[in-house]
Amino acid sequence: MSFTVAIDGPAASGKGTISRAVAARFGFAHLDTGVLYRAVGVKGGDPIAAARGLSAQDLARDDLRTGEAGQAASKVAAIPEVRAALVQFQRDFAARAEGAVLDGRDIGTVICPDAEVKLFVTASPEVRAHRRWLELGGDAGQVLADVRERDDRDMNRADAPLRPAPDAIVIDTSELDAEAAIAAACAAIEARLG
Ligand SMILES: Nc1ncnc2c1ncn2[C@@H]1O[C@H](COP(=O)(O)OP(=O)(O)OP(=O)(O)O)[C@@H](O)[C@H]1O
Ligand SMILES: Nc1ccn([C@@H]2O[C@H](COP(=O)(O)O)[C@@H](O)[C@H]2O)c(=O)n1
Repeated sequence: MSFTVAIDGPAASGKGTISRAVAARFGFAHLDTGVLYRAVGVKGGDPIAAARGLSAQDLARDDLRTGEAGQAASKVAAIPEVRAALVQFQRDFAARAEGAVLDGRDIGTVICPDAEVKLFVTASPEVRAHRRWLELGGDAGQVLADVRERDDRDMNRADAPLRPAPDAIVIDTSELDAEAAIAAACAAIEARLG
């Protein structure tokens, strides 16, 4: 029997940090679903064909974590056929026997609506932009503008917009360090595991 943890939230809210810690703590497999959209975004050409033909090599590129890749990802992620091409891979991953944690934008709402635990990890745009600036550097004002632009695109697209599932537990990390955010997530999972 599988056990799925769905973790959604906006860019740099701390989803990946929490997901990796949860995977290590409970022995779950982890899928960062943003990588799928980043790989489609940087591949170029027809994004629908890119999504349908995504390979392990595409997912292993070393240029997927850049700001440009994030922006490209959020543009192709608004195309319904791109999203549709990636659904089955994510659902197959979620069904892994050892349990799975998937992080993204639509995991609790579209990909795994029956997930045993759903978390929505958020933080203010200013806090998230500061974290991204610490990671990538560059002009701090531009990093904040990029965060806001990506939020706007992800929240307002017609297909699978970013929003908390009605039964998601919201973790606002604006004033939580990573350790406290991980502890809150683990407590929610432990409560469900019983
Ligand atoms: N609670 C926290 N307090 C301070 N820094 C944090 C916290 N959580 C994560 N970070 C740091 O913020 C940055 C972004 O975190 P992370 O990659 O986990 O976010 P994310 O939501 O997965 O981002 P993305 O959606 O863009 O992949 C990382 O450098 C991480 O170390
Ligand atoms: N389930 C998902 C995951 C990601 N996206 C889009 O990809 C962009 C990059 O995601 P990161 O988590 O790596 O920052 C993101 O801005 C979304 O547009 C998505 O739509 N659904």
